[in-house]
Amino acid sequence: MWNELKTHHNTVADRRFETLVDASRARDFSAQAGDMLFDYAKTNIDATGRALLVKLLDDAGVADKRDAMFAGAPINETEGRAVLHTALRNLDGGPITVDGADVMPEILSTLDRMSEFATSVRDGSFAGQGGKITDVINIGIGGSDLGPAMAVKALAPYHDGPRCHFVSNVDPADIAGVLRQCDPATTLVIVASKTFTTIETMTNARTAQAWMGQSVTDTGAQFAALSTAEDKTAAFGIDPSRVFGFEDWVGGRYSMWGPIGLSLMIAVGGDAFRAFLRGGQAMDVHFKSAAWDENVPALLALVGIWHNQICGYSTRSVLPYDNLLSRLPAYLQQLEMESNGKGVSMDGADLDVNSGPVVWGEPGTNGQHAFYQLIHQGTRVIPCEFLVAARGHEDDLHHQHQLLVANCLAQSEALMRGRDLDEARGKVADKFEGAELERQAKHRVFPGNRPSVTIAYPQLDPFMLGQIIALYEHRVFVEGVVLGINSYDQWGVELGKELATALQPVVEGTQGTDGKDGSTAALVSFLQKNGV
Ligand SMILES: O=P(O)(O)OC[C@H]1O[C@H](O)[C@H](O)[C@@H](O)[C@@H]1O
Repeated sequence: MWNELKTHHNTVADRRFETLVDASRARDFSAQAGDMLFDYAKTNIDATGRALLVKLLDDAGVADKRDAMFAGAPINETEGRAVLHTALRNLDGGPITVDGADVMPEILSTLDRMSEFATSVRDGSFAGQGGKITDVINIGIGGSDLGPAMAVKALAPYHDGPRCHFVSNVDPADIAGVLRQCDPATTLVIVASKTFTTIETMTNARTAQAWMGQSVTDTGAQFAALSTAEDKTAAFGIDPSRVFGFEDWVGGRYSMWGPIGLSLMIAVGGDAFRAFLRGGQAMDVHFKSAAWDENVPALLALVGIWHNQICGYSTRSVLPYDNLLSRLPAYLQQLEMESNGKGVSMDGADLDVNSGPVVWGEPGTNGQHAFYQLIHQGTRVIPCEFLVAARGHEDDLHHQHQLLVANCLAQSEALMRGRDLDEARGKVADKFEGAELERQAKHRVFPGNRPSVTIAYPQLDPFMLGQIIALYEHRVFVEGVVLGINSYDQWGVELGKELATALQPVVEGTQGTDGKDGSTAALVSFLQKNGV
């Protein structure tokens, strides 16, 4: 199928797809999931290409694997685990069985405990030693940080709880900057770590503990923990009543739907958090039931596969024209690149296609004044993914929102249309002539024919955020199955961690640099001379 797709690509690669984009293509090359519209008309995919891409899904058995995932089968084969983050948002679904036991009662009771705790923090019935909680600090990294940090920002208009801070980096500048803004007597510290062993998180947690201990009598009373390792949370001194557990079949980067979302729940309240879960659940229903050529997560994945594996465009830019989603690109970098950045297939063979693409981006319109130059005129083609809401939350500034939307639409139009030499000449014909006119005009040419997709929705409310995040999760799943990789492990982060542990005494000077390569030894020596 890869060869057929590549052959087909050769026949369409030079075609200007702009010429195809009429009203019927806009209809045929778009799909809806609930209130969300996914438009992929501004790409070089035609009906034949789409049919071949859909065939990839059938060849890879995506439907069976999808059903196996939702049913709790151990599809994370390298770790022998189920992949069941979808169970965390299965609010009114039926039982889900892992190893013969229904996991739903435990999930729903943990959700209720989270709601009770979040409510008590919000209404002051759980208070700090100096009064009502004013600040919540979530200490976590990777999946224990990026999801809730992104979502707390995204749902800022719904935020009516205490201030939320996120500390992730082991760089002391991170935690010190946050602690300076908080009063220990009215701060709740949430230690979020699936494993409760991650060195950055545990180091920051101990720093927060020492900070708390200097000011309040009961150091542990204002700590909560989110983890699968309840023995370790107890050893850290956190009362089991404030420990919210989850199982190892929830991957870190898929975990914001459960206890790892506690900071979000405290920020926006239990009802809004449940609306977020319902949005995710609605996308699950769509993913399970829509035909592939109407299935938004599947289509988003297939467009990505077309661009990365077939066209050879190795990066993809995610550009939310929704400032509330400013952390979405960072969140997606972990979700997508940690999931599908693998070079070995499930059965241990080298991958014979590219792994998932490099994902990057910034909110529009900011990016327009920074890196869009390269997107429009650089020699590499960068497929763009725009996200845009019909309405913002600042009703009295709606005219600004309309300007934002116009910018979003203008960018996808500009990428598609470009500007040819004739048109460029016309732009400067009154200023230059002869060879200088040619030279100046050339700099103003836009190649165009550059693909983009647009995800449009009415407004970024909790339900829509849930739909968007679940959409991307399923996008990753589909891409992973088609590439034949395990999207749910992350062995590629291990080596650096091991070497960092070994280097710590070298940096501290209690061990020499013997056995280290020349570059590392020279860097250690430079940093030591300069006071590390
Ligand atoms: O939640 P934790 O166990 O502390 O893990 C935090 C993060 O660290 C790891 O290195 C993984 O690469 C991530 O997938 C994970 O989200």
